[in-house]
Amino acid sequence: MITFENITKTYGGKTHVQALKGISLTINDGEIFGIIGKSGAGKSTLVRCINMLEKPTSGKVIIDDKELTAMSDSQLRAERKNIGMIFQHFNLLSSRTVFDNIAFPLELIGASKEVIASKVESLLELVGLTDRQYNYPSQLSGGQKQRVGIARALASDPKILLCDEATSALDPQTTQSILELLKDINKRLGITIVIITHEMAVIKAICDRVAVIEGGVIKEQGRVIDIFASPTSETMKEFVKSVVNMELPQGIRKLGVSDQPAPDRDMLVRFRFKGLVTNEPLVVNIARKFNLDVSVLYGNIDYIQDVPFGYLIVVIMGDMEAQAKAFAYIKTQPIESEVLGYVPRTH
Ligand SMILES: Nc1ncnc2c1ncn2[C@@H]1O[C@H](COP(=O)(O)OP(=O)(O)OP(=O)(O)O)[C@@H](O)[C@H]1O
Repeated sequence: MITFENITKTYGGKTHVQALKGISLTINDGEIFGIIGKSGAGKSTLVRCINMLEKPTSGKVIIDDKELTAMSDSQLRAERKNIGMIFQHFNLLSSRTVFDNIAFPLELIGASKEVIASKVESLLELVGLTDRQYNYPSQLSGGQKQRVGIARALASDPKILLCDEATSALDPQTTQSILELLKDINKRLGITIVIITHEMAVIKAICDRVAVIEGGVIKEQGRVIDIFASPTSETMKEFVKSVVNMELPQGIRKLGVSDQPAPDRDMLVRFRFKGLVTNEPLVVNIARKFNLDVSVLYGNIDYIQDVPFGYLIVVIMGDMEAQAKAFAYIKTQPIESEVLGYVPRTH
């Protein structure tokens, strides 16, 4: 478990920048935790405080009951073997082959040739680069370079893998394949993965939990599925909007939506669901129970990893009082719902 206790980081020099302003956070063993934020929010500083590439100005970083912020340099060097890191621009050694890049951290700890050969071979297999082991980084695509970065980071059998914008330099398809590889590694090796990104699509694809950071402060955190269903902070709402559109479609807005019921208006209701989709019988029930017509106007279903997630906008047509009763009934059902307004009756 990684615990941040009230971490602050102020960069000195002429320009005094307080990059982190009291961060408290817990990252559980074996989870994929995402930290999202805009440029300058403090993401890189935060992730670098995990392996002490940046030393916090105050507060504690604790990993598995060991306080890294209280360690000597030599203790830290030993502890860093448990923490691998990959970078946006890969940081490979251009004069070394793929094999030798992956072998590098093992050479540094004085591993024997035999140990290096067998370890590198299995890592090459894990990242799917066995046939590229004699190539140099300049002969590889961006995705292949990042696979080398991942293999190198895993060479010392770390318990934690830090990913600092690891897919930001890659095209969407390559990004997807690298994210799948990270997920596979997380499952197979049980490694805790911490991902820094400015892209909500990355969070949506593989993270279990997410925290959003702005101006050096965590604005909101939680399970990805919950955050997508109902973000509370403005920052998170904006990020969610970038990948899931919950806005009322223009075609519906054009109908002339009023916030007041009227005898000649029908009720617009939005159902939100996460997990099992239960709206089908509900729609039929409302129509039967209250003698109303219910018509689906718009739906949007997405998947957050394997969990269906989305919304459905229906118009409930008929007697005004029956509409109100129907909505009172809907509210007793295990699905999130809201009245969006009332539109003029067209029939
Ligand atoms: N070495 C440094 N010296 C002085 N200020 C720094 C240093 N590193 C970062 N900062 C400042 O700290 C703040 C947070 O920077 P940080 O790199 O952590 O943000 P970020 O969210 O990772 O941004 P980006 O996505 O652009 O990398 C910024 O205002 C930045 O200018």
